[in-house]
Amino acid sequence: MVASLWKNILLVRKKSPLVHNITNFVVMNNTANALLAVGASPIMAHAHAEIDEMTSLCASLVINIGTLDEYWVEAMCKAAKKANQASKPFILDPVGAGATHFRDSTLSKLVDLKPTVIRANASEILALAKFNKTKTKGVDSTAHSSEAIEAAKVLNETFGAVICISGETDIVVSGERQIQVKNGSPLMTKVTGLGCSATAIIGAFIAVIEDKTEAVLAATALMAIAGEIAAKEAKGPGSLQVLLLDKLYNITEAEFTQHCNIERVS
Ligand SMILES: Nc1ncnc2c1ncn2[C@@H]1O[C@H](COP(=O)(O)OP(=O)(O)O)[C@@H](O)[C@H]1O
Ligand SMILES: Cc1ncsc1CCOP(=O)(O)O
Ligand SMILES: [Mg+2]
Repeated sequence: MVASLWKNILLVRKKSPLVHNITNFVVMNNTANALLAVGASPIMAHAHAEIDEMTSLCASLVINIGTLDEYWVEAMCKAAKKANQASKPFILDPVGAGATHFRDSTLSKLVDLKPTVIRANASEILALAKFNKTKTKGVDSTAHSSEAIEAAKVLNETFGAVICISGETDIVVSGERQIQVKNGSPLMTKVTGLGCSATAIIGAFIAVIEDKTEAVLAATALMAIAGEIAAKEAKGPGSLQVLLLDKLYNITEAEFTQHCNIERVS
């Protein structure tokens, strides 16, 4: 399995897909840099006047609701519809799901537009599946990814999307398949936008890899393993950010293989 994941990483570097991002103001720079580091090509665009052309031009679409407003929501829905028409994959990051009614009503519209993949932390997955009993904290998770597996299965069955729950263990849920990636570092939660970067990287992988579950798994493993290696050298969140970008760019097959800690649960 590790060898085929590595092949996928090389394929992204070789094909360098153009990824259309409608994402939040906090992470635009981090995610564009993360996409470049893995070998993809980012473009951030949300103007209504160019959505149709941009979605047609790009190999995949990433929608992230981190700093949404009405104009952006319209852009997101327009882009998702165009992606569906053009049979382009579309990835959803439901940042802050459950925090406000505006986020939740926007997410209802977006999930109905059939995202190919949904990647989020456990609190967001629980909120999206309406499993949460209390209000979420905001953009950070208050739950372990294992607590959101049932919610992820419901989302997968209802909307057909491959689900990736991130956290200490990243869990990919796709039909009967459940695969766990036990890499990463707790220091990664101290840098804003690493979940958003993981989502954007999934956007790059899904653009060039036919098997959707493999694509999500390879992207998720790359992010977590690069983060784990970078965190060993980092002195804190600031240096982690820089070292992670470098590791996404220069990770070798030996490093990837040595660190890869993936378990297929079903
Ligand atoms: N406690 C942890 N231990 C190891 N890796 C983690 C931990 N929490 C998050 N990560 C890693 O950080 C990245 C972002 O995940 P996460 O923090 O859950 O997303 P978000 O920023 O959307 O809340 C993922 O690659 C994940 O593997
Ligand atoms: C802090 C913040 N506020 C709105 S979007 C955002 C970034 C969230 O990024 P991530 O979920 O990747 O940590
Ligand atoms: Mg997030």
